[in-house]
Amino acid sequence: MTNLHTPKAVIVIFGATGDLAKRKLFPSIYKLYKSGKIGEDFAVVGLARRPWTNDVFRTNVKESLQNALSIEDDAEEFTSHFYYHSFDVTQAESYTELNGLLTDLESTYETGGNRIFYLAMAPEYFGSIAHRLEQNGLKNSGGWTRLVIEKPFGHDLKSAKELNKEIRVAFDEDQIYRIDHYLGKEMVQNIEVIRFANGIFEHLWNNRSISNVQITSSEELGVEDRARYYDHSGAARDMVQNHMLQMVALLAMEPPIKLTTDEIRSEKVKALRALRQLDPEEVDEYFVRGQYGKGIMKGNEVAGYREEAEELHDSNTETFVAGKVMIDNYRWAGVPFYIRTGKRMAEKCTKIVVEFKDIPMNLYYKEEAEKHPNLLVINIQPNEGITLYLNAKKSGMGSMAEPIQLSYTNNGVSGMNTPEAYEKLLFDCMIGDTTNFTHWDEVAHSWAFIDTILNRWEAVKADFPNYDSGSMGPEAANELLEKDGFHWWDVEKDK
Ligand SMILES: NC(=O)C1=CN([C@@H]2O[C@H](COP(=O)(O)OP(=O)(O)OC[C@H]3O[C@@H](n4cnc5c(N)ncnc54)[C@H](OP(=O)(O)O)[C@@H]3O)[C@@H](O)[C@H]2O)C=CC1
Ligand SMILES: O=C1O[C@H](COP(=O)(O)O)[C@@H](O)[C@H](O)[C@H]1O
Repeated sequence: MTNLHTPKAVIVIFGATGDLAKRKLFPSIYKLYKSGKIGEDFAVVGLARRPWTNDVFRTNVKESLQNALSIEDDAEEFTSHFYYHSFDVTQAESYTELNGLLTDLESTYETGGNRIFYLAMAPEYFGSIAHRLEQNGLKNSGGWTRLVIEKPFGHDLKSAKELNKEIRVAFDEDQIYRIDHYLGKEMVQNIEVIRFANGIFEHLWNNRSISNVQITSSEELGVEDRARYYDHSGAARDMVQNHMLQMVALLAMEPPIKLTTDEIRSEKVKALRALRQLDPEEVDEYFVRGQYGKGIMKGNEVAGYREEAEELHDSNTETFVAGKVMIDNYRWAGVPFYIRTGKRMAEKCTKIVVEFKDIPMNLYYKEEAEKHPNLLVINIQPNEGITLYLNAKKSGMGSMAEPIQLSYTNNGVSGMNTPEAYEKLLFDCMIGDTTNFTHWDEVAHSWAFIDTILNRWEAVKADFPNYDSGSMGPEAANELLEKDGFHWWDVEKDK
């Protein structure tokens, strides 16, 4: 069913035989198709070096849908929109041929010259692909052209600046869509709404009422088959520079004056600018790194990071980071934002806990009993929802209190929501909405913050492994909070 308001475009996927395309992009495009968000006037061109035909590519796309979703009898119809072009991004002549193919498809599918170039490839190619697209006239299609870039955006601030410069020669900032898939997650998008649509929270959302904020994104998976990428990256670059700091920015930003892309971004940038830059000698006081050793996960013994691949046997790469992030502005002075992320942890769970300050005297708990502070828990995944922890009277005689929970579960979305996140972001890109993509200024501030930590860690070898697979990370991550008088709240998915 084609509807006049559905966006139309040719989506060109660089790296279409890879893991990301198969696991996330194809299922997301299918869901957009099924929900009628895109109609029949679209085509997908998959590019990679291996010599596949359209048929092999379409079979691969169907398999990816079968793995990720339950597909219906329209799979044939859907995959008929997919075309494969064997392509080496380093060869200049490939681009001229590609332009010819795109022009033909534009006339078949009447997509008006709208083109999305989605770079689902290793980042070392990003700059040269952008340049060649420009040089070979692929942007002169008579419609809009947009460049979607996967993470990592650079390896540090210096390389990120170089990459940005290369891309900006060919594309304007408003044509560049830097994906951070956490910004497509339902409950991450909900942070702003929970904060700014509820007077009861917004009035308390400051250092007068909040004692600390905790953001945990724990994973059960280990490095899997990504050793080559991951060992050059580590958890700080892979998760903290982007996803974790984006969540910090959304929690800390001031209310935007309007819900426009520029206003929201400008508030996020201000929050990131206020991150306390650490001196190298302060890094160990604020940040903890870890690497998983062997351990037991769901009753099975699993290998340590260094045993996962030959090239990792003496690796000094961190698979875990915990840190205390301070935001030096009027609203947040003195409130630590603790972040924690790692691989091979006890449970797959992303959760934000906002801990409110205790009242000065609590008459309703026995002296020896632990008082329960008010907590606002935002469950990002796998369950989605919010829980507010309050204290209420214990039923029966007396006036003692006990903690109770008010919970809201978002039943609309089930299971892990990554494909859902990509689906939303891909659609945003098709309609030209860059709000949930990261602007260069956000990337630059995040790298500036992370660089100091990484430089320190590169200079001092760690004593790894220092946490067991299946645990919640090294003991030092607990001590980080204990020395401030706090502790990590449980992140079990059902709490
Ligand atoms: N996988 C994931 O879950 C995530 C990935 N990302 C990012 O997405 C990007 C892609 O990751 P992923 O899919 O895992 O990587 P893969 O290694 O699985 O895929 C790489 C793709 O690039 C193609 N390729 C490599 N060299 C060339 C070349 N010279 N010319 C044309 N094609 C080439 C490969 O195909 P062929 O060999 O046939 O040429 C393959 O299709 C990376 O930037 C990664 O950091 C980000 C978040 C999550
Ligand atoms: O970007 C990345 O994110 C995933 C975690 O994403 P999630 O949506 O499953 O929480 C992580 O496994 C990967 O290492 C990293 O590159």
